[in-house]
Amino acid sequence: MPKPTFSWQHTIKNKEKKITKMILQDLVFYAILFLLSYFLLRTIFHITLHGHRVHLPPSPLALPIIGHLHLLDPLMHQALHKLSSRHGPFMHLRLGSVQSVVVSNPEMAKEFLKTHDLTFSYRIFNQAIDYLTYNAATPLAPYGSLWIFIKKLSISELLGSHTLNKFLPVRTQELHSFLGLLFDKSKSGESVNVTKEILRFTNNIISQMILSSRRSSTADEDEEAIKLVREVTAVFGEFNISDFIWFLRNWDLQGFRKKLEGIRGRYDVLLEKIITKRQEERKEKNYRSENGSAKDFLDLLLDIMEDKNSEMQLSRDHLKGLVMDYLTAGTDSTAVAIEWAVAEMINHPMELKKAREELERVVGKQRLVQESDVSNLPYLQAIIKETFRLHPPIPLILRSSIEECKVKDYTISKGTLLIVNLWSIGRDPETWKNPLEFRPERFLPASGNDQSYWAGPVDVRGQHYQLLPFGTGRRNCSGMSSAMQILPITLASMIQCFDWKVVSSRSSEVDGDNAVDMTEKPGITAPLAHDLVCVPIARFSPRNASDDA
Ligand code: HEM
Repeated sequence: MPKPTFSWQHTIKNKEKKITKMILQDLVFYAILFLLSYFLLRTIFHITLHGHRVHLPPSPLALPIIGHLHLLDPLMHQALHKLSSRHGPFMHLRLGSVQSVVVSNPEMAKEFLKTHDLTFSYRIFNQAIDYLTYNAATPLAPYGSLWIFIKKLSISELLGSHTLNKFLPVRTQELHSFLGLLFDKSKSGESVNVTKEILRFTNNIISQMILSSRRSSTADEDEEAIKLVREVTAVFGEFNISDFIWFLRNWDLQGFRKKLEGIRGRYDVLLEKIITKRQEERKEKNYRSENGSAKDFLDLLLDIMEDKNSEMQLSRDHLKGLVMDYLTAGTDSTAVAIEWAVAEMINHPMELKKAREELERVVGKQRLVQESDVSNLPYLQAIIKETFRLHPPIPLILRSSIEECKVKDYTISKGTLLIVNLWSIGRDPETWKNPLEFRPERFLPASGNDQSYWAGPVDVRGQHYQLLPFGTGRRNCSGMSSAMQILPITLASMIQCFDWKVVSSRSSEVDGDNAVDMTEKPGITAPLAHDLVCVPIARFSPRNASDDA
């Protein structure tokens, strides 16, 4: 017998159907309204305040509010590289509320960084840079009188050729103690965290240049200092939604602000200790005569801070920002470059062999390579250029425009974020033959045309837009000469003195081949994702040629 159906059940079901239909209709209506307003707003966005239509470079389809943010990932340079291979070497992206242009070939890099150098002479300001550099009281300050003062001071007193020559004995001594440590480990067959030791080495050099001493008095402080350098460069490159969506500016949805407070708090303890100690020493009567007559960079900064008639008034925050910035910049990028070069050497035994043959020809087998040998080692220099091409330690140059300008008939508005993707330029198939292969030969004059599409020598100092590891123009890297004194000699002596047995590399298949896993870690610098841990195998004693290597 069929079950009886109740008419009230039927009525309710019908009503439910009607309501669902109405809701669906509403949803469709609002979706259409939303899309229409979105496209309308998009069109309005393209019109400037002056009323003319703004012609923007090519761009992927943007989403409402977030624009193109969803297309990025933590390894920003790689995500942008993928996008530019689809949309071209000059691309417009809307990152939330921030208008940006992304440049990924030498021609466009030259257009922005040379032709429009002054227009793009501002740095970006995000919460991390602002907060960690004590409100940009550093070389990262906006282009203006403070920045000019700091740049001049740093070139005349810290990073110029006169000061760098003065610090040759310091560099040599630090290099010998770094190599000595590796040599001791090789004798006992122990592994070394090469990444950490390189960081300690570069940090010791820059600390001595700024503070006349290795920074830390205890091993724990030393460890903390190295950790902080890496944390700062990592957080500088971290994505913070509040920097991009204007109405989230005062929110801390990701706990980012908290993280910054933690890092700055710890750095502040170190900086306060250094500055207070120096101020106390300066009060002691015989400080200068006991410490020799030369003032170091910290003394100069303190002199300026204490001088009420100084051309520029520096506060204690300026001092802390400056010391922090030079310690961080002077430690990390150089260490990252050395680490990549060593990793490439381990992964390319043929090139390693050629570098050794060159060293033996030029330096012989009796002595350790010296800074003065570097100019006679073209293959070593080619290895460094090839490392910079594939692994620029700072993969993205970030600037911001101070006024509207026209580039290739496109209108670039004031405040646009410029991203020059050095990582992508190094892989540009229009510029480099076999761009993904590690071939130092492409930089040797004899085979230049065979390996690249340009003729003539290429250097790294900002004149050749296909290779800009230090940037270019008025905001190029202040520490370029310092880095180029440390990097070649360190790599040369590591090649001369040791072979390397790779102990830890993340994936097991590369372990067996004694190869380094070349995955990158996100951040403003792009180091190896996993610390390079190796057992050094001595082939030449760094202490003395007659030592028991
Ligand atoms: C291999 C090592 C290094 C590399 C690859 C490197 C790379 C860079 C790059 C790409 C920039 C941005 C340039 C631009 O916008 O055009 C920069 C800026 C800067 N670098 Fe370096 N750097 C290195 C070492 C150093 C060292 C050793 C120091 C200091 C001791 C230093 C201090 C700075 C400073 C202060 C700036 C900011 C300049 C400004 O905004 O005016 N760098 N660096």
